[in-house]
Amino acid sequence: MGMLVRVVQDRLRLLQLLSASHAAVLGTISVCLAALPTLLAVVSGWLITRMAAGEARAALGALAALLVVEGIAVAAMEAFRQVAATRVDGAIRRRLRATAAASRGIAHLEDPAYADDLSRASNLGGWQHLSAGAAAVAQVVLMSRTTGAVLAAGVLALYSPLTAVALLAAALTVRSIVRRQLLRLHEVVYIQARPWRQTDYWSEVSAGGEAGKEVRVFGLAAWAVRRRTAQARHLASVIWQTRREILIHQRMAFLLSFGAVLLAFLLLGLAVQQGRMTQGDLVTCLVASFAVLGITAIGMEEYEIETGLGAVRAMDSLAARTPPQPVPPEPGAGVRLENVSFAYPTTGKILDGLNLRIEPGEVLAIVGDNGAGKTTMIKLMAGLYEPDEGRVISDPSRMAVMFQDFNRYPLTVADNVAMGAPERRDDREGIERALQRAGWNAGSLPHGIETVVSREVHDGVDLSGGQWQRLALARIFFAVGHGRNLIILDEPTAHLDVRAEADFNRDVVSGVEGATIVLISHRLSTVRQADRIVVMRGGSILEEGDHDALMAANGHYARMFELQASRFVENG
Ligand SMILES: Nc1ncnc2c1ncn2[C@@H]1O[C@H](COP(=O)(O)OP(=O)(O)OP(=O)(O)O)[C@@H](O)[C@H]1O
Repeated sequence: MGMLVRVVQDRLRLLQLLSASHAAVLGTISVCLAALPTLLAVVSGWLITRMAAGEARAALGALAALLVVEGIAVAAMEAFRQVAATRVDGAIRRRLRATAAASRGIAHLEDPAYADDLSRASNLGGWQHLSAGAAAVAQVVLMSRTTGAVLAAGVLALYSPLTAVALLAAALTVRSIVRRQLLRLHEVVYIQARPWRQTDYWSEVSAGGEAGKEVRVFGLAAWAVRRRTAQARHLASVIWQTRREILIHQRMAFLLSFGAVLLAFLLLGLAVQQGRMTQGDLVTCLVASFAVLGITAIGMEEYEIETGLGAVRAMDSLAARTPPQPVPPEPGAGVRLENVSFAYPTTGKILDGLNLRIEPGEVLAIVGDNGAGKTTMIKLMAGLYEPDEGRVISDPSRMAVMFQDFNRYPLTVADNVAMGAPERRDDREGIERALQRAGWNAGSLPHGIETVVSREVHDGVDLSGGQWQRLALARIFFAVGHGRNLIILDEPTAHLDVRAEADFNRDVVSGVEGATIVLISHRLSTVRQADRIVVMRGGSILEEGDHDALMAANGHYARMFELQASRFVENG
């Protein structure tokens, strides 16, 4: 009983995905298509009777009209089901994007189960057929076909109840066999979401531009293609094996419908022979019989429904999982981390009982070995993750953060800068000023700051690592120019040449008035002028103080500094 309720709820849910106007159009065509087989059966019988009487013109006209209407209705349904399905899928895609972007945090985006659901829900109409739109339309078609078959069986029953019952029972049994097999196929396809994503990755590596350089240098291309092909073959072979088994099972379905048709012919032929049925009635019954058997083709619609429901369920699960919004931070250009501990789902503690207070207007540098947790800490400050213990007090809406892997937008230089305050894109002067401050020289570019910085665009150019970094810095300056006053920079000078690094120290570390600056760098020359330097190790703070104090303390920082300085001395 509970199962039936669930099925009905699911099916209603699908119908609700359709817009009211599309549902009305589909409904109208469906009613036509449901009534037509029965009308055709009745009119065909009438035609035979009238032909025997020598006056068949009206019946012939009626039959021709019905055939024309049927042709139009079938064509309309074919065209319209595409339109309606695409509209539903488009709306779902929009909702998915909104759901994924709804939270400030990013923890959910890194969860493989979330990615599985996302690929199931957004594989709309892809080759795996997880299309909620197609499922919604299939539900309407299913109702139409079922009604058509029941009506036809009703007409048949008026003449030969036994034939009607036998055919309906056979048709329903065949349908359920086909459906069961197709649902097995769906299960196989559904659990393959994650392995197919990995296959996509190897496609991208072997054909994509980003990974292309390394792939060629190490001669990986052929290897990546082989790996992708092997994985795809393996996955597809499971699907083909299931398809083969389905075909074998469908032999039974074929035999059953064949037997049912034979029985119907026998019963109807007997009735004619015994004079219980006219030739006209016989034709009506035969046409109605085929209409009843038409229900066997419904298995395909059930498959579309079930696969599409997979997409809807994945979408519901995404909506239900919408991650908790990070606790709203307290305002102010300072930051406080109080006893903060944090672990990624797959790691041990990355931050361990961390306490740090950054005062408004302070320039704070964070240094430490690789993997010490520096980037993780600023991600928490920016509200991208929530701490497992303790609390982070900061105001992400005041922040301008430059991550190590900052975004490289395939847009113009100007637009790349404007992303720091996209609502102020029209501030051309501000953009120029920010670029100037970042030491950017667009003179050599074909269209100046209107040059698109992407190799994939005609007339576009790519930039050097240092030029990209300056562009990202200009974005930060533009954001600061429009009111953000908590600047967080993760390795901002990694790609800069010596002169640019010196400019950076002058313009950013000492030169941004009234802003709080948090600076992560392995280049100790970059952090030297900071008001305070925090040395991190193993997720907590090992030392802190200004450069002179840390040197005097002769601890980890002093050793790191001397190591770097001695390299410069040795290199002359
Ligand atoms: N999204 C993630 N999921 C799981 N583990 C992660 C994730 N990001 C970072 N880590 C792990 O957290 C640890 C700290 O990384 P983090 O990037 O914070 O270090 P870092 O101090 O900035 O290092 P570096 O100086 O190399 O940039 C590393 O061991 C890393 O493997």
